[in-house]
Amino acid sequence: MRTALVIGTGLMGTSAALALTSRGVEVHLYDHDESAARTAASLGAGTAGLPAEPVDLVVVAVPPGHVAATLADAMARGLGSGYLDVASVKGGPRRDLAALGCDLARYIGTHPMAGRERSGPLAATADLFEGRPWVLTPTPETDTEVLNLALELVALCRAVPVVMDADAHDRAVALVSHTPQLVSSMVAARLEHAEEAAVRLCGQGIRDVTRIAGSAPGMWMDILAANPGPVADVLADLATDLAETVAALRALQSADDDKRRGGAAGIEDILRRGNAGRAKVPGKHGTAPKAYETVAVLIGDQPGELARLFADAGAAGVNIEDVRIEHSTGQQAGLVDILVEPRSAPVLTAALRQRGWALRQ
Ligand SMILES: NC(=O)c1ccc[n+]([C@@H]2O[C@H](COP(=O)([O-])OP(=O)(O)OC[C@H]3O[C@@H](n4cnc5c(N)ncnc54)[C@H](O)[C@@H]3O)[C@@H](O)[C@H]2O)c1
Ligand SMILES: O=C(O)C(=O)C[C@]1(C(=O)O)C=C[C@@H](O)C=C1
Repeated sequence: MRTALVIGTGLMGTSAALALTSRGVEVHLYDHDESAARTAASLGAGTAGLPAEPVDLVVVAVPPGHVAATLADAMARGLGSGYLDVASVKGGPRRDLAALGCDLARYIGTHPMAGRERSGPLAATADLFEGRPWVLTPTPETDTEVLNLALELVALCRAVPVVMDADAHDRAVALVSHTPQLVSSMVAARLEHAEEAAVRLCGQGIRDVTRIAGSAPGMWMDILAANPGPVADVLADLATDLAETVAALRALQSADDDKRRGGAAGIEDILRRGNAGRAKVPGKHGTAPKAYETVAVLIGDQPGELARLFADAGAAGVNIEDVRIEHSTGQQAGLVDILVEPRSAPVLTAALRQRGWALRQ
């Protein structure tokens, strides 16, 4: 691929454009909000404005509800040789495009499973897609050249291609992305009118569960409106679990021993099923889930502390697999959980102790 046009230069479009530009592709940037395209260009993502000649690949990164019309317009103007979108829902946009009478051979629906709770070009990063699954939904109609262009885009962004049927994709993301967003929002919504004394106790657990509750409502309204059925199906199953859990907790309050035993069994069942489901979540770079060990280090809240800690881990020859940071409320300190391979944990613990770090058991 020599040239590309990115339409919609927000988080996704600008991140893809940054990756393509850094690998030598000439990228043009268009957004109906001119300032978004100019901002993306100023970040080094490409040149603002439509190309004078048709490009190899047009990447449409606008909200799901605008995808079909944007693609149809780009195709009618002959802006490129192949066309794809990156929207979080795949069945609807494809059907809308067909209804608009577009040439489906030149189009492939795609969805990078990477993102964050922030929008706009300023949140973009060139490495957003690295090691992440990127779903491609070719059909027998898809031109091989277009599929190859999509595969090249995925490779240039260093993501991992996954081929799926569009409707199967929509059911899958209802389970692993769209319902979790709603549940995160619902848990966070409980805090809106909570007492300050309760909110002050927030620890890492609620931070983990509510990170994506900070996402832009506009984008998620668009995603959920494009996939309501599959999301409602998953939420209905969750509602059954919720009702059973409430009943089990009520039974735990009972004076009757049998009822209390039944309640305890119900609670234990959901906790164990949760363990089993969590163990299925893939590890980094999409590998099979792996059990790491945690070395917990207390650090001072001052410049250079994290860098010094990581340098000491590096000097001990230990590869850090993952990191979590918990800021202790009301203290100028933080707790850093360093996740390492089990065989590296004793090596790291000894090395950090020797260098004077305060470790927490
Ligand atoms: N944010 C995520 O985590 C994530 C992850 C994977 C896929 N996606 C999908 O990527 C797409 C873009 O999401 P985002 O997070 O980059 O959103 P964003 O709000 O950061 O950017 C969207 C951009 O599209 C522009 N735009 C809207 N309508 C347009 C139109 N008709 N013509 C030209 N530009 C238009 C907006 O001005 C905005 O700059 C969505 O379809 C979303 O479902 C998002
Ligand atoms: O990590 C996050 O912030 C995300 O929510 C990213 C996430 C996801 O659910 O995994 C959200 C929506 C997209 O369509 C793809 C990725």
